[in-house]
Amino acid sequence: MKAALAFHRPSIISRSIFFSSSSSVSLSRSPILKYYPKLNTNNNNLTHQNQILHGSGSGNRSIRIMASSSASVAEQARAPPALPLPTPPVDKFMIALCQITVTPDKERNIAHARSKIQEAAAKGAKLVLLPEIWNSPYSNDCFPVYAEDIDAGGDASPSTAMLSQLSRNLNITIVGGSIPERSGDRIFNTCCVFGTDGNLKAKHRKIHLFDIDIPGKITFMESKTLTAGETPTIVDTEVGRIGIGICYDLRFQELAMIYAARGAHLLCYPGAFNMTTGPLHWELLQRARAVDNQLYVATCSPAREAGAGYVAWGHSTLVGPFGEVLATTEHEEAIILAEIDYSLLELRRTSLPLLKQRRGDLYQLVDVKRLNS
Ligand SMILES: NC(=O)CC(=O)C(=O)O
Repeated sequence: MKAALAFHRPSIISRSIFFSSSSSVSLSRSPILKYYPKLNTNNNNLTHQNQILHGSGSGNRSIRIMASSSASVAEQARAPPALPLPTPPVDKFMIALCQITVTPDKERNIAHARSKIQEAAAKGAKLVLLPEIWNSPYSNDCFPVYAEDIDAGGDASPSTAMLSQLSRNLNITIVGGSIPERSGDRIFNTCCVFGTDGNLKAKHRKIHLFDIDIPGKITFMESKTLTAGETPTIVDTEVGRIGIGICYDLRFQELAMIYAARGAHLLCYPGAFNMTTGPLHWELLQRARAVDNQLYVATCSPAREAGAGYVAWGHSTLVGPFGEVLATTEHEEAIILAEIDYSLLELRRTSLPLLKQRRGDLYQLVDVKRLNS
């Protein structure tokens, strides 16, 4: 494989793979996996042009990737092997993190988010990130009341209708924080990504629900009202390939590693950490995700409301691929504008070639969805 640290120019890469399972499917003879990465964002799954995947099927399989003559030990560390980093559609652009106040008045929240997105775009932002649960107070009592049917759209989802309209009118990409989503009798914590044409490019439902009990400090059980999403979400946008997580998803490094292996340039996490875990973990986790995976990480929190039932930590932040904090803020309402320079990805990965140095003979990350697609 041409080093994954180089930006990908279309080329066909061959790899031999063995699957070992209870049925012991051996793919040693004819199987050539040809990787030519292309994102299919319709179902949020990654697919490959020209991929011939033998022995696919569901169920638990232990996977062993045998080194072909050209495969290095490092490439075995991820199954399937990491995709080369795609050439980003832009080298540099401005991102805006809109740390906004959230009130019990949903109409006001939508109007307020609208004006802050407009302000960010007027200041040059090409990508705008909103906070977790920005149209509703963050509480199990409120989620069912404020939930919208995103798939029905229009009047059934005034929050996402506004995001779609603005992304088209302002010619920007919006990673729309999250809102409670109603789907049948279930409620999800969902982030919608809109492209510059106003189309919904991806929908991420929070995969890891925030169930926490620190006696005397904080107890919150999202699972009382919410259902967990089932799919990692990575999407090609006009400002690069973006992996999406929501708040608690930030704690699970495997998700970020899967996004990195799928060629993400940037990870976006709308989040609402709290006054107990925020000071301890919020920045630490973002910097860890960024430095481990050598990519950009952006987070966006609601502004802090001292009297709210759930008090958000704030501190929306952009971290660079060296784990460096590039821009951040305190807890008040703010628009954080910062430049993302994708040339740094290649620079950092060349200086510190972690991708080449992994020990696939000792450990392995398995991207279950990609392997089974
Ligand atoms: N609110 C969350 O989902 C996560 C959080 O506050 C934490 O992990 O701490």
